[in-house]
Amino acid sequence: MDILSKQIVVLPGDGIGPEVCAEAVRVLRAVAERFGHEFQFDYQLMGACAIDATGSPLPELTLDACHQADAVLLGAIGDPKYDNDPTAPVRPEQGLLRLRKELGLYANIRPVTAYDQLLEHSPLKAERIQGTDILIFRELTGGVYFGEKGRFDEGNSAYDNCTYSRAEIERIAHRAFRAAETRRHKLTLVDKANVLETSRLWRETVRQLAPQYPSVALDYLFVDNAAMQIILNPRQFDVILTENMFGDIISDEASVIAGSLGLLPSASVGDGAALFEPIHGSYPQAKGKGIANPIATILSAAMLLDHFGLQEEADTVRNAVQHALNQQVVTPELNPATRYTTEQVGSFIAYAVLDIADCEMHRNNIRLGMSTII
Ligand SMILES: NC(=O)c1ccc[n+]([C@@H]2O[C@H](COP(=O)([O-])OP(=O)(O)OC[C@H]3O[C@@H](n4cnc5c(N)ncnc54)[C@H](O)[C@@H]3O)[C@@H](O)[C@H]2O)c1
Ligand SMILES: CC(C)[C@H](C(=O)O)[C@@H](O)C(=O)O
Ligand SMILES: [Mg+2]
Repeated sequence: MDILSKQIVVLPGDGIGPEVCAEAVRVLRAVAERFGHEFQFDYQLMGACAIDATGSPLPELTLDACHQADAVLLGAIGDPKYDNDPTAPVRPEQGLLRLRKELGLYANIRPVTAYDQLLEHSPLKAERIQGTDILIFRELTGGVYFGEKGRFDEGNSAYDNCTYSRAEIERIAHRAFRAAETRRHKLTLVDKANVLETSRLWRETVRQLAPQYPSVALDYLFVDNAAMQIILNPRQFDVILTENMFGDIISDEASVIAGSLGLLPSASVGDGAALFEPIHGSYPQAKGKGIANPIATILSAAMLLDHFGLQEEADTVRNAVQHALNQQVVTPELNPATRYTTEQVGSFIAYAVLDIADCEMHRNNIRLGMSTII
């Protein structure tokens, strides 16, 4: 077995970010212990906590550390004091967007899975969603998020420009086509080509690449229709490719299929660096309550292990998550009848990574109120 030594920058961020990150790090430590790897965790500031401490949502120290790391694990950023103040001169989200841009993370990959164990708690009909397995490729460093923006008319009108270049579309489209080749050979481009010029460029560019991937069936869907189809008939999708803002919206929507926003992980990759984060935000209402689901961040850590080429380790984490779902060791939004906390779910999964028997003993201890958290 190859022993790996890796430097991982951890950006816990704001709200529930530190809580869910702590559980993902716990699981990564269990992986290191079981497989003999050395993971070093370097904690840095980003988001509202960084503004409070330094005045900047992305301090240079943090950015430098991320550039040098083998991978970055992020919790979430965002704070109501900025959300409720549209005139705030600096915002936590600016730090995240700048980090994505500076690290060249143009492809954000968001898997969506319907878990058999959670079907009965889903608001959607089980027979419609069972077996859903979608991979969303969201473009992450272009589009309306990064276009010129501003006010005019004495502040009474505003604009956000949306720009895409052919090169920006091609580089993520190649990744999406390659992923479809290894899966069910279907790629759906989600756009608004009936209205937007940028969307027409997306269609034209992706259509021109299609002959390079003859085994992949390419189709197109307008985003409004896609938003409906994802809920109505999600099994029709294999790989979805889309631009920045559409990808943001349809992936939160698709989390209803899994059962919670707290279940969807993501990997952001591009020019070399790689960042792993749950797709959810800082869920400020839950901060400190122990109710945040850590599984999205733990599954993001599994994607980080994939990125390191540690397939067995990544599968071990995913199996441990499945074991937690089998045993209904989940946070209350998934099953109000269970009372497991963020920390208990995380430590159960960490124990399961080490040894299933250990995690069963741990669960009994939680039940008896004598939980020992590793
Ligand atoms: N990548 C990021 O860091 C990121 C992503 C989205 C939003 N944000 C920021 O987060 C803040 C809050 O935004 P929001 O309320 O729109 O979105 P949010 O994702 O924080 O929460 C939306 C809802 O999803 C559910 N949810 C989210 N995470 C969960 C978890 N781990 N477990 C269980 N349920 C969970 C809750 O019902 C919550 O009310 C804002 O400041 C926003 O800008 C950050
Ligand atoms: C916080 C915000 C800037 C971010 C985005 O829109 O990309 C978030 O919603 C996400 O999905 O990571
Ligand atoms: Mg989002």
